[in-house]
Amino acid sequence: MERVAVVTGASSGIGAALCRRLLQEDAGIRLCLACRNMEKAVATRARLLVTFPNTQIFLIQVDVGSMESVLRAAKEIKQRFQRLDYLYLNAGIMLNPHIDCKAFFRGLFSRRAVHMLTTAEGLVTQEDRVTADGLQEVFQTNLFGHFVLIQQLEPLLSQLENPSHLIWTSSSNARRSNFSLVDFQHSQGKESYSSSKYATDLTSVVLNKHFNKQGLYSSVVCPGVVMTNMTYGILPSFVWKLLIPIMWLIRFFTSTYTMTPYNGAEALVWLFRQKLESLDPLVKYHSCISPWGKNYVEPRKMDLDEETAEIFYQNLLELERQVLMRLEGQQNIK
Ligand SMILES: NC(=O)C1=CN([C@@H]2O[C@H](COP(=O)(O)OP(=O)(O)OC[C@H]3O[C@@H](n4cnc5c(N)ncnc54)[C@H](OP(=O)(O)O)[C@@H]3O)[C@@H](O)[C@H]2O)C=CC1
Ligand SMILES: CC(C)=CCC[C@@H](C)[C@H]1CC[C@H]2C3=C(CC[C@]12C)[C@@]1(C)CCC(=O)C[C@@H]1CC3
Repeated sequence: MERVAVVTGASSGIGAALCRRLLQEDAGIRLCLACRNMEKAVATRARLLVTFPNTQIFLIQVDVGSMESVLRAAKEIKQRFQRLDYLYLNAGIMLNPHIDCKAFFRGLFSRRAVHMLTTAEGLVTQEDRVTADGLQEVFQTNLFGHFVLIQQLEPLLSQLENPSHLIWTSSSNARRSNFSLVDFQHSQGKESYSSSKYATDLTSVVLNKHFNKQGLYSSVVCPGVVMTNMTYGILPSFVWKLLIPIMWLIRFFTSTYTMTPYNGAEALVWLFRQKLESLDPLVKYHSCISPWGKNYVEPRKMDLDEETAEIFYQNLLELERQVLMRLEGQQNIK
């Protein structure tokens, strides 16, 4: 039977490279690119079709930062497919990033230099904003929109005879200290990206707890440090021109400077090949690369506890209920 895979944020970077690699793995796969910008989606599909002319590539328009769009996309996916084998929750943003130069130079000459250069801990701060749904944009895009999508697609995902795999693109920047159950949307802090990725890790753990028995499994991946639109947005282009050669050198000292979207997608593709029962719900699968350019995957235990994950899950369900009710109310007025 042909496998079905949906990839959010498939129009560029790691998502687009993942699509190409999934087609290399299994040319018979039914691939669905779930993208915000349809012009970019059409162009990405056209590029894939040049290499894989006989494949089925579907397009779905979705803005995971808009509740209405997520609900519409979920409806369309349910009309198009009877089941989903893989749902890659990859779309993500980092809004208005700033590098803290003082922290950078202090960190560079400390024992934590490698840690800083691989996780960006304390290095990148951001300014978030509120969406039309009244939520913090980074939280809604990176986590909550995807969470609602999963809930809406449950009939396609929770089929015991046909297990499904959720695969989240998390980050090495996910940090427990930047997440709080009291302010899980991170409206008060300056590291909304880190908080949203930690929230992703918690969500994956708790989804496994609740849904494994119904045939739904969830995993988290860290693609490493990859040069994409998101990373290029952190610094001006002339600074990147200076930094990129240094980063290729750093690759000899750390396995997580994967640099290209192809390499960054390694763990996402590796999970596509694995037996679901063999996976550990408490680890993050890291895309790594050897100094000689060989890709491999390293599982690393996550810094979280299942109790926090459960409380957070209940908060997400409550928020979903409230947002859906508000949306219904608005639609009745129209
Ligand atoms: N690059 C890196 O070093 C790392 C990246 N990641 C994660 O990898 C994932 C992919 O990012 P990356 O490839 O680097 O960056 P890109 O900016 O290249 O890709 C991000 C993708 O997400 C899409 N997207 C953004 N916002 C929305 C939205 N509201 N609705 C639907 N799609 C949206 C973008 O679409 P559009 O083209 O319309 O903007 C784009 O296709 C992200 O989750 C990111 O956090 C994790 C660790 C490291
Ligand atoms: C000397 C040198 C190589 C400087 C680069 C400094 C920074 C621009 C990078 C150091 C750590 C990097 C990093 C990311 C972006 C670029 C750095 C801040 C991410 C935040 C990109 C998105 C993620 O999800 C995690 C990355 C962690 C590391």
